[in-house]
Amino acid sequence: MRSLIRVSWERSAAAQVDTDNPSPTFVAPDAAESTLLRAADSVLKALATELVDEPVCIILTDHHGVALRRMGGDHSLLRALDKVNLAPGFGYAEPEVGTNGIGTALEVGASVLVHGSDHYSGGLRAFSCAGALITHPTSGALLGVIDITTASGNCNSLLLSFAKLAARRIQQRVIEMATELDAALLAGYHAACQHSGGPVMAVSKSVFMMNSLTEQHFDAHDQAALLAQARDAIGSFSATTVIADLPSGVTARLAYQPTLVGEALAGGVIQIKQHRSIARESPAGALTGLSGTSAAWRHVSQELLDSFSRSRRVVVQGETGTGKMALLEAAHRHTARSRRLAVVDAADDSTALIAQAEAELDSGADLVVRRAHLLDREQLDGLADLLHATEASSAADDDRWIALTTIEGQDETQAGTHLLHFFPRTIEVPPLRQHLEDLPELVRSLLDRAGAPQLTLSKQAINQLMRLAWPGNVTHLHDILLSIVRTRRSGVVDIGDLPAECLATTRRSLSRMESLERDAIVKALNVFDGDKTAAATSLGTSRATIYRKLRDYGIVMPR
Ligand SMILES: Nc1ncnc2c1ncn2[C@@H]1O[C@H](COP(=O)(O)OP(=O)(O)OP(=O)(O)O)[C@@H](O)[C@H]1O
Repeated sequence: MRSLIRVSWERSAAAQVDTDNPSPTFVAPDAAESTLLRAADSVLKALATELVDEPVCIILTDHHGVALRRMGGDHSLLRALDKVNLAPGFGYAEPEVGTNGIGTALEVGASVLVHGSDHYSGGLRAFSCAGALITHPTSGALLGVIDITTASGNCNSLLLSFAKLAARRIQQRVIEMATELDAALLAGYHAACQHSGGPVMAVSKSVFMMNSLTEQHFDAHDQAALLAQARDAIGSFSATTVIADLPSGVTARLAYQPTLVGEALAGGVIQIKQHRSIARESPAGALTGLSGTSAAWRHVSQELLDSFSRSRRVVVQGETGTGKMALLEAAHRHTARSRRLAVVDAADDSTALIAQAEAELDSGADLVVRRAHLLDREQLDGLADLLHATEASSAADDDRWIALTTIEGQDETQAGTHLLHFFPRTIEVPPLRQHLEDLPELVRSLLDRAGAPQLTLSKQAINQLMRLAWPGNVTHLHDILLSIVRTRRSGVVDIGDLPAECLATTRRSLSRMESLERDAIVKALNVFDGDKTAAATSLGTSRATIYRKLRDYGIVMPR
């Protein structure tokens, strides 16, 4: 036996791979279009046309060995591959299925030809496969594996040459694509520079550009802060606007616009506008009763007060749990209104919601219709009629406030299009991830409010919380803190005491199964004091799988 294969068998035995039946796990395919897939698809298509009905299959995997594409092959080969789950979505890493062309190539970091009898698991010996690594031509990062599989009787060294050739073609395509993307980004950047006549930056994973106006307007410290903000936008497919506090005290507004080539993201162009310095205008900072002194938070507070002073009809929009209602309540308190603030909530599922709103307005209260995106058609019609009647009957000096909160863009929702003309102003409340500098203060005030003024979080624990994406925003943070307060009310909460979900920093949203798996891994690692082998054994999985999952879920272990 070749030494490479012998050592691979030793690894397979240590990972307790089944010697008869390979049992690859199914990993839900990542919907995100990757560089690898975009580069590989055209190459594979061309190669596969030559292999239709031939007893040879081409399989593309990611850098974990999870199959992404399978092309070519005749009927009986495809049936045989289905039986061993060598199909898209299944992981063929060596610790899962033992010696094979995909996993062993990944394990040894080189292309390999695995003959039928070389396979560790008996179920794979009917095949021969050649796996060639695909690496990024400029960064050298491992992108995946191209594997050519055939029946074991057909094995010959040409398989490996063919796999290497396919890998080289994919690498070549990566270079071509990068050139197209860079050119598109450059064109977008030049267009923005001409159009805006002001400071502009362009960013992508590999490119950073800044025009001379950016250098003239901002000193080195401010430029570094702008660069940090720009980095956050890298990889984003949607246009966003962020208000940034710069070290010089200037507040800048950064409008990010993605540059796309077809469905591929080339990067993004950021136009920067110097914003008025809110710090100087409202030294008091946030509205009383709320935490947050970041530029973004002070800006939205000020905008809300301005809007009410001008129009008294405002839509407050933002992701779930960002603090829309809290802001409205604080603005109401701040302006010391003599009217009561009444709230009707579309989440309450009340059939009398509109009648309730009408009664509140009749009683002279200010009104918030909360979570208006949940109103059904009939309620929207009722609300539109009510607003219409209120406008018609109210005196010119009627200063009653009416506000809606909603999680979606006004133009995108039924509520938006239906009620748009009643609400001249929309305030956008930033998600927590855009004002994370407020998190320490928020934690303090939410803990106080939860009846735990003696409980504090260590610096490391706060830093870890500041690394999270907070899809549920302040409500999410509140829930996490409540879960901690349920177990203790004083002392210092360290990073290891945070709930499992806070120890993973993956940016993609996890399925229910994935969250359970992540929590089980964190718990096992805690129980075994960070010992990955012991944790793997207790979970009935291999050490290699644990390592892969730690990387996938971005789990950090405190010890
Ligand atoms: N800046 C803040 N300071 C203190 N507490 C806050 C702040 N922002 C939000 N909260 C608290 O976070 C929780 C969620 O806020 P709120 O209910 O206002 O969010 P929302 O955006 O209206 O939620 P939803 O999207 O569910 O309608 C509340 O308990 C609120 O008091």
